Amino acid sequence: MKNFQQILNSAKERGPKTIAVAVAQDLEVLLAVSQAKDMGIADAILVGDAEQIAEIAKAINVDLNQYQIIDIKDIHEASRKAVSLVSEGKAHMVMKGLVDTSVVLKAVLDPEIGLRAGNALSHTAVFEVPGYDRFIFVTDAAMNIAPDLKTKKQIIENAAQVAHALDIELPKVAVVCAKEKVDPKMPPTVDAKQLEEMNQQGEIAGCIVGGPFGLDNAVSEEAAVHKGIEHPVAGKADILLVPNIEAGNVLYKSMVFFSNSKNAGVIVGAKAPIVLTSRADSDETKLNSIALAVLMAVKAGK
Ligand SMILES: CCCC(=O)OP(=O)(O)O
Repeated sequence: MKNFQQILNSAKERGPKTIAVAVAQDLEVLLAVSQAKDMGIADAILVGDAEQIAEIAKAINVDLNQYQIIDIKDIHEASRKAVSLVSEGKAHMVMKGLVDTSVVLKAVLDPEIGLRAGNALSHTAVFEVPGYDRFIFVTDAAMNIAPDLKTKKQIIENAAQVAHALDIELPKVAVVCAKEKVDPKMPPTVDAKQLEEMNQQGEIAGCIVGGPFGLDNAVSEEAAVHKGIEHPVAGKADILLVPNIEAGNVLYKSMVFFSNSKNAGVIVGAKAPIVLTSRADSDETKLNSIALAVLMAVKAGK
């Protein structure tokens, strides 16, 4: 798949799945959920402040009779309830509503009700960028603060899983740093080379990993040629692994606010996909993310 229209079409064919929305009292969230419902992509259980949900739904003409609503005003409790619905098998995926990422993730990671599967959880964002003939994946913009080498390996594997769900069989992963040469004073460049070697030795499968790359020579073949970089990933990267959450979050929000990209985001590595965008993202982004999570759930056989 190469664009969100294809993802939406495919999710329509393979859905619907049920989403448990944590803190659902948000206009963009309710718009996205109702569009997903109308398109046959997903049904939803809305967890949050029922009065506020009703007020917003009225303003945007969303018929709430189609949804189960669970009235919980406290955002921590609402997040825990949404996660429990998935672990109890009553919903297939969680969606972050009007709540801090850290609050939802705390519920997801709770050993009693949580969805942790064993490996690291990580965020993968998918961008459809005008002028590019492929999706660009960015990881991790939302969850892992300063991942070590082992966690970076798992973040790559998680992002590759998202690419596989979109029928990209052997995604090219660029480990993005501030320069394209290994420099012991810049530890992310050392990790990048190690990740490339781990991939060559078969320790990271299902993708081709290269690094270190600068962002320019990861995504632009012209820039790679200009700098004399020859590598199967150079200029052709699908997945951009960034060194830390600051780089990831700034790259994510730069693409959202400075370009005409379309995007989606999910947390991967848990027992079920978690739809996770910025609170400030549009209803279109939230709908794209629901569709992406549906494809992830289908791929995992959920
Ligand atoms: C994927 C971005 C996560 C994020 O930054 O969320 P908020 O903007 O809601 O904090």
